[in-house]
Formats: sequence, structure tokens, C-alpha cells
Amino acid sequence: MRAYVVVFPGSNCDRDVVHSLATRLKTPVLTLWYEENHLPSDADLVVLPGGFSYGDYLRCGAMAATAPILQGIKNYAENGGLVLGICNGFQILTEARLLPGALLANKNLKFICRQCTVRVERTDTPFTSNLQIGQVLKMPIAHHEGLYFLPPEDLKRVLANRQVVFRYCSNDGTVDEENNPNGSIENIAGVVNERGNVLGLMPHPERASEKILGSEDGGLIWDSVALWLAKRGRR
Ligand SMILES: NC(=O)CC[C@H](N)C(=O)O
Repeated sequence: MRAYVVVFPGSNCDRDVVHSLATRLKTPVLTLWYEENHLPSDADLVVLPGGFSYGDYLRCGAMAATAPILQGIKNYAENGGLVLGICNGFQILTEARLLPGALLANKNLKFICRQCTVRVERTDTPFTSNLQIGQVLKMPIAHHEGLYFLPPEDLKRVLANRQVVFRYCSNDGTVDEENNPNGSIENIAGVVNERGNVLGLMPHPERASEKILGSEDGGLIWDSVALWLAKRGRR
């Protein structure tokens, strides 16, 4: 398998994602500059990493969503390619309308950087294929605009389509207001598109993929992608 990590001006988690993916999966991971307008034909996974693309000016992800590489990502996703947006990458995917909803300022209006736990809601996606429904993953969040929001009609559609993949929860998997760090609607921490090949999530798997980081649970997401690809003949 071959993975690519997109670098925008202001990305700051790109190297972490490269290191984490390459170490865990022992696979080539290359970076891709935002001014490219198409993706290499050998890409099995494209990651939009966290950070502050374009300094978060205008709205988080709004300017990056108009960068040339997004055209390549849209074509790639339309053809079924796997796209993962982490934190600022998630914000970029919603701004580009590749994912529903929007990320608004956290309910306490503060930047929140801390460990948190999310519950797995779906295992029939490439990103969660090696997980169990209800499994709790420990991964840190680090954002100011992480409150996931959808207007009522869109929320109904997203729930009916089972697009919610992760929900913020307690250590034992309880989903409630107390365990909702940023005020996201329905505790939503990650969603997929209808087809299931584009995932956005606010927690950082790359910051939770080695014991020394306090959790290796993020690595389970990488394992899931590798397993899903291997089942389709991509190693
Ligand atoms: N870690 C990140 O990707 C941060 C995302 C964005 N800059 C925010 O603060 O919400």
C-alpha cells in the first residue's frame, strides 16, 4: 500500500502522520504539496493532516478547500479512493463539501488540548474494519473549532445514512453531555460520506499510535485501512 499526506501552508501534523503511518504499517508514505492538482495514480490512501492551514484565516479550512489539490482529491474520492481528514483536515473536507456539516468554535470558546475517548459506531468502513462496534479508543484532541454542527434536516439524513463513525464518550463508552468535550451535536467526533470512502475526525490517531504517547489506539485505524486494502489485493 502507498499513502500520501497533503501539506498545506500551515499544516503542522504532516510529519507526525507520515511517521506514524510508515512506522505502524511499514509502508511508503510520501507528502504531496497543496499546489498539485492531481493525485499520483498509485495512491491507496490520502490524508489531510491537522494544523492551521492558511493560519485559520476566514474560517478553519475555508481557504485550503479552494487549493488546487482539492480538485485532485475530489476526483480521487469520486473514483472510490480513500481520504482521511484529521482535525484541520476534517475542517477542510467539510468546507470542500466532501463531508456534511461544519466545525464551529468549541462551546467553551477555548482551544482544547487533551486526551479523550471515542466510541466506534460503525465497523463497515475502510477506516474501522478491524474494530468492534462500541469499542472505546483513546486519542487526543487539539482544536479551537471542533464543535460538529448540522442543521436538523441534514442531521436526520446523516443519522439515517449511518454516517456517524465515532462519538465522544466516557472511558466505559457512555455517550452523554458530560463526555462531550467541545459541544458537538450528538457527541459526533467523526463522520463518513455516504459512500464510506471519505472520513473526517477531530481526534488525532497519529498522536496515539505508540506506547510512549499514552495510547496506541490510533494505530488501530491504520491497521483497519491496511486490512481493508489487503482484502482488495493492495499490500
Ligand atoms: N490540530 C488542528 O488541526 C487544529 C485545527 C484548527 N486549527 C483548530 O484550531 O480548530
